Amino acid sequence: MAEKVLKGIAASDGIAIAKAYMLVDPDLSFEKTTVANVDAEVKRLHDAFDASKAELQVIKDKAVENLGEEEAEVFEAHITILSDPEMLGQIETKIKDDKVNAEEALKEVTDTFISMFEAMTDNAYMQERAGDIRDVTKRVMSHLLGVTLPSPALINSEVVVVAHDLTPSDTAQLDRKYVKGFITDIGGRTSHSAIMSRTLEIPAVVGSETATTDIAEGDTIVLDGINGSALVKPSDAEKADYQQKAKDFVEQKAEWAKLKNEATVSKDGKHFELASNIGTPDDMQGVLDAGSEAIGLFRSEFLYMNSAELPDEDTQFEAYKKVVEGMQGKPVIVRTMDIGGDKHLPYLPLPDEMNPFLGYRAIRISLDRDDIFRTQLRALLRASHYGQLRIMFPMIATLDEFRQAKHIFEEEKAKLVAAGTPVADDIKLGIMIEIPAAAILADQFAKEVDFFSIGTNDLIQYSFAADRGNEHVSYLYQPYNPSLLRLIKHVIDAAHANGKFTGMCGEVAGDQIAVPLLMGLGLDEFSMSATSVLKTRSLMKKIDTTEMAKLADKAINECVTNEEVKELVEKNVFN
Ligand SMILES: C=C(OP(=O)(O)O)C(=O)O
Ligand SMILES: [Mg+2]
Repeated sequence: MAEKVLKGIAASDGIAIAKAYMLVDPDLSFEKTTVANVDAEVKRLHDAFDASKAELQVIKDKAVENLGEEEAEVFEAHITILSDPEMLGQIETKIKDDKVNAEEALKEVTDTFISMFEAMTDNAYMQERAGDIRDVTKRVMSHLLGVTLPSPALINSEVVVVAHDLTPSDTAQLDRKYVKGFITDIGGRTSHSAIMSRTLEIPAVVGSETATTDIAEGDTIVLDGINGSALVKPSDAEKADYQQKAKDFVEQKAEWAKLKNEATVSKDGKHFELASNIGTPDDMQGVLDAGSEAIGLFRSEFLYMNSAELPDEDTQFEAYKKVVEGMQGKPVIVRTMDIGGDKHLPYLPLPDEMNPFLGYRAIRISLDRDDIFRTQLRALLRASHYGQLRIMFPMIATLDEFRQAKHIFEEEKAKLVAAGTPVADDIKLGIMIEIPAAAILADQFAKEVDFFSIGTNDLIQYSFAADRGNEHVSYLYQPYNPSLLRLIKHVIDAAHANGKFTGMCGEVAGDQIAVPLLMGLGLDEFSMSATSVLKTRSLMKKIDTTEMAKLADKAINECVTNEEVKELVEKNVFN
């Protein structure tokens, strides 16, 4: 029997068996002491600086090799800080004048630098430097205290990463060659690191609550991303059992792969558009490998997040063009920047907010900072010439917001056309339905927009008032609850009554229990992680839409709970 079994939220399919790599900061606390031998203390400081620099150089080289020059830039910045004689000199002086230990002198001096830079609230560059100094201080402190700081870029054998939380940028730095899976204490199925794990095809369990306390460095872990559990130090029999399950999973995937070039048609001959979600042009290969019929959501904010500064028009144009061209005439829906909530840009400091998910986010930022918005729209307009581009706006709550966004779009389009720049004339403009106010008013929106795309990750969060990243309220992630199904039906019907189409790009679009119901409700387009496309095509081919329309009607009008709907589908579709 395994020493421990952890339960969490299944975030990304697949099974991983490997040693644990603790991506957890060690205890860096220390006592302030008076030192008698000042020279020895200064030497200790210099040694810690030298060791940190040497370590960063290794990390940087490795990061260049595995992740690319751009991802490695941050380590170069850290080396530069450590090479600055000003900071080192001040710490040295403090040791000599105050006769304090190197740890205390380091802390006092770097705290001063950090507060000074952080106070420059109108200078994003300096604010970012404050973060760098904090990171560098941690590293030097770890050397003074003789403890090891985790360096994920240095991982060079197969591991399961164990962390309290992973930010989207932490996740982006994981090297798929070695990171076979990850498990976190916090997070939900639709938090952005979970979404990224699916794109990267890394099995993941989130929201386990105790992974970082129950697992130790080097423990063997069996991670089951299909059911959301992890075995710590499994027995040989358990390991063998999971090796078999992993093999079955690979075989199942090979079976689905045969459907790559088939059309997505239900048993009774109805076609549905089966699309993929992407974060960057690098995700295109997965989209093509899965035989996706469209890109239903390009989360363009990842272009901004993977950049050290606001990406300029040409950089964005190249990225959009690559994706649009790569799809060879198939539709590509690019969502304009959705920053805020759990997604941040170091160079665009956002106000401190009590409720970031209810705050300054997405279209709200774009309409406020129309300089950023116009640059993005121009890049998109220019890319529209190379394929079938559609644009949608995130977090629309009111018609007025859509009208303002559309007006800015029309202005930029007119300018480009006047300048003789080729621009497609049939760009569809849609909105994400992720705020209940917009869902309820869908009949009015449908007269003005070209399409809807339902973002269930946020629509569920806002309908149930339950933070999508908070594992303590994850029971309120109720994708089959009749209240949500009624909202979805209302949106689809409103679109159809006005000759428009409705897609879905939230995680529910690839949920195997929800898919049959959504087919019954007449959803036109399903967009999901590329890794779910073939599995969903396989399911859709077995479904009769007339039967499903009746089942959806029953779910909406006769069932009252999430569980009842789930059982109804299991009994009628999967028995
Ligand atoms: C697709 C969605 O957008 P995101 O997950 O990026 O917020 C959603 O909210 O469902
Ligand atoms: Mg959303």
